[in-house]
Amino acid sequence: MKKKRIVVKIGSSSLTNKNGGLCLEKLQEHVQALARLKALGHDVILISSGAVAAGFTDLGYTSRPASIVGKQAAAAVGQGQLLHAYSQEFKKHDIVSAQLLLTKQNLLAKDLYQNATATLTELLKRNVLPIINENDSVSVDGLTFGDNDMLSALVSGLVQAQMLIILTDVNGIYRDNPRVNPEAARYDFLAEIPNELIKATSSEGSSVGTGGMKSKVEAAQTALALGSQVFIGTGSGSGKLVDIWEGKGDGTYIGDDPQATVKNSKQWLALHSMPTGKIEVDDGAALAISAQGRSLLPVGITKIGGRFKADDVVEVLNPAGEVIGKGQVNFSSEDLAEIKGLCSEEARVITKTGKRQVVIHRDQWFSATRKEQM
Ligand SMILES: Nc1ncnc2c1ncn2[C@@H]1O[C@H](COP(=O)(O)OP(=O)(O)O)[C@@H](O)[C@H]1O
Ligand SMILES: N[C@@H](CCC(=O)OP(=O)(O)O)C(=O)O
Repeated sequence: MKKKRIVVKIGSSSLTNKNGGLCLEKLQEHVQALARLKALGHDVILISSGAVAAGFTDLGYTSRPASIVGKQAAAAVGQGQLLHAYSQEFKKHDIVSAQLLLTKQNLLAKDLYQNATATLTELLKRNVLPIINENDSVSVDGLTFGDNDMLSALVSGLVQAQMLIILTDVNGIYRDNPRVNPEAARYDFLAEIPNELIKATSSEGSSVGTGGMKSKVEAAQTALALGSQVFIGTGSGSGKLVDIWEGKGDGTYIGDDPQATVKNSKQWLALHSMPTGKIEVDDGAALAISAQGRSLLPVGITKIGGRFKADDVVEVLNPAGEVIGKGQVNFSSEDLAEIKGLCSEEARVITKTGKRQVVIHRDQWFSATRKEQM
């Protein structure tokens, strides 16, 4: 049997008691289920919420804080307790666990993204079970994952997981919020997540969760595009994750098996990198890079916007001003200004290099308009 990678996301709603605090019995059951899944011989990565839930009482709050600063302080108190509980429980199953706290900023730069990937890969190689959460206490407003659903999808892509299992307090995606409309029917299987479904799904969640079903459906769309099959639902007992993995889970399965994976460098470009400038191209260049899989050459460039360095990421726009993709540039904005619109021969004279004058190589390009790429 070939070893597979499985990412399991456990939301606050599946880790808490009636008062919103951390429920140790639930955590113990999850660990038993994770241990049984890992015993099948697969790599298992856990994305766990629960830091705020674990910390708010010791901080003096009577209920889960609503303010950002309150949540950040509660997470600072609770994350240590959460990880202590997990590592103690995993030890009982002879599993070494590790903590990774991520923020969006940790993945913005390519070297940081590669570093996180390398650390995760090394942990998995050494048979460790990584436990990931957002680093809530230092996350900056506007640059947070917000809920752990999207974080779990991004991690699934990063480790090229076969399956992302999102455990929550409801047994799947319903056509309407089942708390509001108990008659709503469930989707047992979805081949894909259309944008209309995301729009139609409510972000109303449990009293402790963030994002409701909407953020899960959005995360499922991303994970699917990155090559992971997805399950959203619930379960009980130590066999629940093995059951889900074997297709017998109580919830919604999304995507057929197996999905085409996306290279990590493309994932970084598409989902993490922050463009620092813009390049406008003519129709011929737009067609070449977005539909014909070619690299971008100086001759097709009509306009340069912003200041950027070589290796920065820029947005590329067509003559109508629409963003057609993002790419890592080989020239700074100053150098590019000197060769824009020139054919390669002319550009070579100016840059005084013998090399082909490629502005964005097709391997460093992500097309926003070619669906099959993502
Ligand atoms: N269409 C829907 N199908 C299923 N659940 C939904 C739907 N719309 C909203 N929900 C709500 O989403 C909640 C789960 O989201 P959330 O509380 O954020 O969980 P978690 O803490 O596990 O991330 C469910 O309790 C349910 O009330
Ligand atoms: N990172 C936060 C969890 C954020 C959140 O509420 O996520 P979720 O319960 O997955 O919707 C924590 O550890 O408490």
